[in-house]
Amino acid sequence: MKRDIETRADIHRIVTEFYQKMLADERVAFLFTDVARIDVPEHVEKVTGFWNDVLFAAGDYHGNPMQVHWLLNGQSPLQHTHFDLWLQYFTQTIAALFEGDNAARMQQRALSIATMMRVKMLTQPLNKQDNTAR
Ligand code: HEM
Repeated sequence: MKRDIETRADIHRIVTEFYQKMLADERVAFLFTDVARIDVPEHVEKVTGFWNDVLFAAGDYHGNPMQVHWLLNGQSPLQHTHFDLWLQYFTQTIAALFEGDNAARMQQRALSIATMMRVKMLTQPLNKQDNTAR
């Protein structure tokens, strides 16, 4: 039986394997390598800190993910496929490695943040139109 997510090291393992999948898929990898030009180990640390904060209130992340993704979206518009792949790989990675309340919480938070982000990014032109119409 699988165990639950308990430590930062567990999260680090999930994030590492998740990025291996994302970076191996050219439909989404270019956003990291060509558009944002991330340093992979540094990025994995940052995202691990984010989830350590979400799951364990660790005070391990001080940033603004929504703003970071707005900037990214401005450079290269995010599409449904990108969100679908993100969720698919994230969900699969957690489920393959862990099981329990924290694993379930991580799945739920990933879905809710990704959904919120998707709605914001993909309805932006519509909102702009609405604003100019008023
Ligand atoms: C379409 C889906 C997504 C794509 C393509 C994507 C891509 C990226 C990229 C390229 C960066 C690096 C940006 C930079 O450093 O300039 C980034 C940062 C980050 N992403 Fe995402 N992302 C997606 C969804 C999400 C979701 C749903 C979450 C959280 C649940 C998330 C969490 C983060 C975090 C925490 C960072 C680091 C932010 C910081 O620098 O403080 N991402 N993402």
